[in-house]
Amino acid sequence: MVGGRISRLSVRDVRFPTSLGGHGSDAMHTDPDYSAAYVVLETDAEDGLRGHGITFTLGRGTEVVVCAVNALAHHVLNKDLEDIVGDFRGFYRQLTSDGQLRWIGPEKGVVHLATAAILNAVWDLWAKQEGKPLWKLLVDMDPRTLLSCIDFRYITDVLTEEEAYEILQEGQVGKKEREEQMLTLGYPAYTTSCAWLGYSDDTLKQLCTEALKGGWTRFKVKVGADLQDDIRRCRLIRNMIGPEKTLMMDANQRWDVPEAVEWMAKLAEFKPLWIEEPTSPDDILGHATISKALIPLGIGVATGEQCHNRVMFKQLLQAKALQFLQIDSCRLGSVNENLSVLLMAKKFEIPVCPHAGGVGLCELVQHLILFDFISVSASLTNRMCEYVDHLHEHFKYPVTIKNASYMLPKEAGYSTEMKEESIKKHQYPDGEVWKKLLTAQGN
Ligand SMILES: C[C@H](O)[C@@H](O)CC(=O)C(=O)O
Ligand SMILES: [Mg+2]
Repeated sequence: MVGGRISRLSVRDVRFPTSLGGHGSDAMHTDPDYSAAYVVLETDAEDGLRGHGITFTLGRGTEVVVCAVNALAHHVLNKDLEDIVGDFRGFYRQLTSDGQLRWIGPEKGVVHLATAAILNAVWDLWAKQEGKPLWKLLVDMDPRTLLSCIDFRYITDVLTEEEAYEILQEGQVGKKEREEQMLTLGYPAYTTSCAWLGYSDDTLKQLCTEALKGGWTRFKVKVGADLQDDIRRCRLIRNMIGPEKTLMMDANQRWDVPEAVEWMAKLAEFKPLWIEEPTSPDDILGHATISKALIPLGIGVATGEQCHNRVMFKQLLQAKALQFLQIDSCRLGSVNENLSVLLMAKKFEIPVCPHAGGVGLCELVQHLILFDFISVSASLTNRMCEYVDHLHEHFKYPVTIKNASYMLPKEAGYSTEMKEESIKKHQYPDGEVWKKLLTAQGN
């Protein structure tokens, strides 16, 4: 089924001026322009299929990721897709171990974001050639083949390939029923769209009212910049949603460790399920300290959207530093590395609640969490996938939300393809949208 030689890789810098409306804003990223380095792979197979991959960025710096994609392109050009996916672990390692580029990673930062963009496109192409949505490609894959996509280097001290195989074998039991359950009910979601930090109280109230009407029962609010503001906003949202619905808080790395504990003690009255990214994403022991201190308050720690790689996740799990694990489809090295993290989370019995605050992240990560439920975790306890209500109209196959749940994507691929018209308009700096904005700003 799989065929064709990769004959062309193109990458574009696509930006949406979300900062103008405060969409996506938080205590550290006050003016994000949701953006993507957008990769398209073409092959010489005469099936007309192309692979689309994105990695999420915040505006400035997307041009750097674009450069990194171009620097990695030689690894994929002129390769047969069959050879790539036939030894996906080897190919993954080739990309992440480039003897020179590795120096500016390794497996982190810009080169890793670029790796994700390329590999997301490869997975999209593979799923399209198989005629399946990505989640289904993964769910139907024989466990040994699935494991052959994962690089276990650096994690065998906590998860060997054999242990991973046993997890996947266990996951075969009841798989069909769980797939049917997802088909009917979808995967539970929570919304972050009501309470970005840059939104006024009036906007927050209006969006929260609409979300409640739309059946949402789980909400995330941004905190961390000003305690009095946080108290006011959390009170407002808790009063609106009532005591039974779920509230999460997200500080986006704003605090020192003791500050995080003190601040959260003051917000505990609003009964958050978790505090997300309370401190530096690299501070594993700091997260462990915060987790321990917040247990008596009934607040968990969530993190992962800026966790560079599987090694960091391994240590977060080993150190009991998180109670909710947030995979990100573009931060890690695509599906391959996310699979290893899902399997480690299963071993440590930590629920996975993916990050999706960004352009395209909902579209991508829905596939991973569906696979997780159907083939790995087999549980919905304490699990939900983030949803943000922005920019879906730019995708050819946008997510479908019903009753606050992600419905199964049915089209073949990884749902990564953007509409050409949207790309043309939002390409930076020459697209119509940016030409106007830059001219208005006198640039
Ligand atoms: C800058 C992004 O919008 C970030 O605030 C997203 C995030 O933290 C989340 O969705 O969680
Ligand atoms: Mg977050």
